[in-house]
Amino acid sequence: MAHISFEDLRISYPGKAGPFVAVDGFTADVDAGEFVTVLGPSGCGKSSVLLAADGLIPASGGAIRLHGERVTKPGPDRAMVFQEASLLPWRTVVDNVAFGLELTGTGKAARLATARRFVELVGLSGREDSHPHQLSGGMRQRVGIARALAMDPAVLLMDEPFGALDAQTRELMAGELLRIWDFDRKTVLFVTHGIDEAIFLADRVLVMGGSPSRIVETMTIDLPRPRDAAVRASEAFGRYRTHLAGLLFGAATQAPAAL
Ligand SMILES: Nc1ncnc2c1ncn2[C@@H]1O[C@H](COP(=O)(O)OP(=O)(O)OP(=O)(O)O)[C@@H](O)[C@H]1O
Repeated sequence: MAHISFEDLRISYPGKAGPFVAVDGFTADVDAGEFVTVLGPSGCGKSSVLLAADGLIPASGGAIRLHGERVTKPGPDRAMVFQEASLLPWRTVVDNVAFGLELTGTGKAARLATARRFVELVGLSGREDSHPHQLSGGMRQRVGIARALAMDPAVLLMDEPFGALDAQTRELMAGELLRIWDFDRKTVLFVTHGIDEAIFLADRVLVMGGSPSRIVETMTIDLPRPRDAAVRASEAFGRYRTHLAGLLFGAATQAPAAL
């Protein structure tokens, strides 16, 4: 059984002239431990699909199932990472990471021990007692990722988590994310506008397009892991890039500059 299945998903929003259907007929299965990226032009509904998978917005048609159970609300089996980490400014790094565990009633010693482990995993050892304003954008995102992982969710939902970072840090973070993911290979659904990022991370890329939007192509990324600079520079990577760029610029309803 697929870990997450999207069955003919429709997402609509109320509008002045009646409901606006953003996504329709979105159908996909994601296997346990699979890293799937969702790529598409701005406004095509990538975030909507992710929010619905988290149970934060309802499906207005079709269904999303997690291990066969219909998703109707958020749950501890899923954790979301957004573009901005939204850390609590008055809390230290370790206390931010421990925050979710506090909500689940985990005792203080256990949550601090878990938080420290994940702070180390995301490469922030030595910064446990820093406050968010003392960190770079990339470091803040690492804290956000550690906070999500500390909850030990079965599924990680990531909405452009590196979108606010400069190109170099973004590449670095993609490599870091794969290193972290490799520890226990959670199921990941990762939304991005970035073609290279989508290829570099994924087992499969779901390309969205159309209006209302749906999956216009599913592309299996047959590149070796661990992924590194050599993989990124390979001919095969270049072929995936060329194909996806053609597909996106063809499928985009907006100017390529908006991608
Ligand atoms: N709360 C809302 N109310 C009305 N329309 C919405 C709402 N949220 C999203 N939309 C519309 O739904 C469509 C899909 O939006 P969504 O944010 O899911 O796209 P996206 O692909 O994630 O975009 P981006 O890459 O720019 O973040 C857009 O046309 C957007 O204007």
